Amino acid sequence: MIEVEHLTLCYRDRAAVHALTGRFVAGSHTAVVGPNGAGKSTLLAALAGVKQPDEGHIHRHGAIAYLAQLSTLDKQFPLTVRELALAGTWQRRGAWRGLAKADCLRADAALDRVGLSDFTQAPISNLSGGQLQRARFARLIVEDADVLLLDEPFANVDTETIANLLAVQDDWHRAGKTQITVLHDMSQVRAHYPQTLLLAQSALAWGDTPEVLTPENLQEANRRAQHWRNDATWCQEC
Ligand SMILES: Nc1ncnc2c1ncn2[C@@H]1O[C@H](COP(=O)(O)OP(=O)(O)OP(=O)(O)O)[C@@H](O)[C@H]1O
Repeated sequence: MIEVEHLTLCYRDRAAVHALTGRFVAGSHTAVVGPNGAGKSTLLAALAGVKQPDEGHIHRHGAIAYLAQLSTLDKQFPLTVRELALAGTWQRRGAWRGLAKADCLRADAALDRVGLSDFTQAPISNLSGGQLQRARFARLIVEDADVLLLDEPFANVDTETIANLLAVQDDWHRAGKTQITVLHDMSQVRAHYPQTLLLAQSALAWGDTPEVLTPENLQEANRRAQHWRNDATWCQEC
């Protein structure tokens, strides 16, 4: 569970997120949506502890795993696919303690779940964008955290991979994990995410997805976006 209380996050003198209050309850599966520049990535970075609040508080319960945007990963880093998946064990055993056989078995099972069994020894530089995202999800499966924060996990990823990774998210949901996922595709959100936070610097609506993604709320988000970006267009439904 994660609770935010009057959370404000700034870059220099400008608030990216302003006075956000609410709760991601244990086991919830929430999409965070909003116009470009609405503060979605900034919020996730703060929930992960990477960015500190300028005002307000974040209360975290349980272990947290964070998947930043794919573009932040350096593919040239000398790692094999299995080593990337094994990075999910670091939290538990520390980076410098030896690997147990059980760790390797867990990593291989996770790579199998995301369809990468044939690539365990390959360097990550050999992977396509979709394969790399599958490997990063394998790392999350191995990490087995209580709360998962995912920033645009399906951006620039092929449709087969998206279907595979959505199924992994469904597994996590059934297992009772709390998931908070930044997304742009409203049809994906409606089909797979029971809860939605519609963010436009502050929360415009937060709750069950059908009640949040109404035409009125989406139009209001677009209207607010005009204040910070005159050319903001983010939702094809408006
Ligand atoms: N490192 C930074 N330094 C200064 N300003 C930043 C920085 N990162 C983000 N911002 C600004 O903060 C605001 C929120 O950005 P953020 O990336 O959180 O929005 P977003 O909703 O994730 O957008 P998008 O959908 O385009 O990814 C924007 O105005 C952005 O320009």
